[in-house]
Amino acid sequence: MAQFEQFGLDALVVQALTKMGFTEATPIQQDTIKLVLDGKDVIGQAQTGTGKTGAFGIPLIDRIDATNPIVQGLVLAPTRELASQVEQALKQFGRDKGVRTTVVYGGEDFGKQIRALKARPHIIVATPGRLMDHMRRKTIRLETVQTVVLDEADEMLNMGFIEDIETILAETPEDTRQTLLFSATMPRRMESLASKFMKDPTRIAVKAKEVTMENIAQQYIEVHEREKFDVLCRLIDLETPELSIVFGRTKRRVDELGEALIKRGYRAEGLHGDLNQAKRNSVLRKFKEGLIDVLVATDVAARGLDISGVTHVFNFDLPQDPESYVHRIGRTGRAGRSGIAITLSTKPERDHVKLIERVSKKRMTQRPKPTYEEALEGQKKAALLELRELASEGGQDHYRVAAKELLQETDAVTALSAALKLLTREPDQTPVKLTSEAPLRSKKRPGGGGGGRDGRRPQGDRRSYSGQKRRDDRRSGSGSGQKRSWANSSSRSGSKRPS
Ligand SMILES: Nc1ncnc2c1ncn2[C@@H]1O[C@H](COP(=O)(O)OP(=O)(O)OP(=O)(O)O)[C@@H](O)[C@H]1O
Ligand SMILES: [Mg+2]
Repeated sequence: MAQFEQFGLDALVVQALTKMGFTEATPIQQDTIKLVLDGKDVIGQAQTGTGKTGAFGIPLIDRIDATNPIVQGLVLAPTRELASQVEQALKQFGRDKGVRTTVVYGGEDFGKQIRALKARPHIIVATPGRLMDHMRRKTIRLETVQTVVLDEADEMLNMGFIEDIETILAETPEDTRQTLLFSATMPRRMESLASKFMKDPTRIAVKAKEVTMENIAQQYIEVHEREKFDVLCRLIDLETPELSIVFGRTKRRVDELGEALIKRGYRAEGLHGDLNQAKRNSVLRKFKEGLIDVLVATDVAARGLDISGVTHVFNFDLPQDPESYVHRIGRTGRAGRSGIAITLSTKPERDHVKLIERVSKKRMTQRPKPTYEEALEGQKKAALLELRELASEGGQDHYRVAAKELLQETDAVTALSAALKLLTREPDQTPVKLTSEAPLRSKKRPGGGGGGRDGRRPQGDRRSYSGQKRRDDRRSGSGSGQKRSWANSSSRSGSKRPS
């Protein structure tokens, strides 16, 4: 890894990075910073969680003339949450240099955004739909933009934003514009976008074999549809994640799963595009703060979100296509940490699992369904760990007399066993009913590597993933204004659920 100084970055940018704990560039940053500083067009592909935001964001900030109060940079992202997160990152990179950034996305008051735009930001981060609205209202003009970044470029194409993006790019200076495309997945269809809008782009790509991260353990369990929920609960009990994300196929599924988990005593909430803005903001904030520890979400949360402390990703339903799988599991195992991704699949979906493995060039390890006993064992272990930690910390003065009295009545092992039983959250078996989902239809995709749009087409009435609906999901929902945590993940052990 290289030090940031060696790129010839502005000292104030290096200073801001140091404050953020960024001392060395990650490999993708090492590969792209110089190119972007030199004004080159770049297509950057690197695995999830490896610092692509910095790879485009750091040189973008460096190139901004902070003394000139015009819009110089534009970053497009597919979801509101991601737009907001990217803007927060850019704000931090540019803080000491005095670079102003703002974010615009749908579902939020225009007035507020217009006021923010009046502060003359140097960089605008946006979701395509709302940016178009601002362009129509002439509250945003793009003729001074030097650099355009498409973060999660392939996803914006999947969502049907291509025409919007063409319109947006047409409003920026064609001759002088620098265009940057970033994503962990670069399906072949990206080429047409690249050849149409980029000037002799430099491609930085990962080897096909390394699309998913080594530090994410990938497992799958074959289940019947009707057992999925019990299996999920047992997995959570057994694995005791710090934070986890459960991906469901549809909004209804996410709603039902969230409610069912709460019924069983988990601190869970759902996130999808039909929730109003305020609700989505609060769900995500609570998850980041550890007030809830299971986030149940549609693919709206699959891309880009960087939440420290996510140790587990559960694919309750299989993703519609392999790219989505890569991004979903990438919500864990970020910035060098390790993570576990567990996928539930039904027998009719076997081909789908194979397809995912073929594209990600990585086999998932099959594991058996966890038993009640294993789930109980997991919870017991967690309770024991807490007890041990507490014992070593001291501070039980108020309890010592009572403990001594107890030991006169009963032997130590019995007393401690009772305390452990009290502390252990025994697996909850409250009956719950989920509407069943049809399995993904098996389909073969020639060649494997591409990830075509067709891969997304839903079957039956699972409309929420079809072109228009999917796009609506992203558009009507996301967005959050809170600061993401750049610090090392804070420990969230301790009480996991309300007792
Ligand atoms: N040079 C660095 N030093 C330390 N931490 C870093 C560095 N670069 C990035 N990070 C941290 O790594 C994490 C992941 O970064 P980022 O969100 O940019 O990943 P990404 O490659 O965009 O992933 P995804 O494909 O999921 O969008 C963030 O928490 C970020 O703060
Ligand atoms: Mg990213």
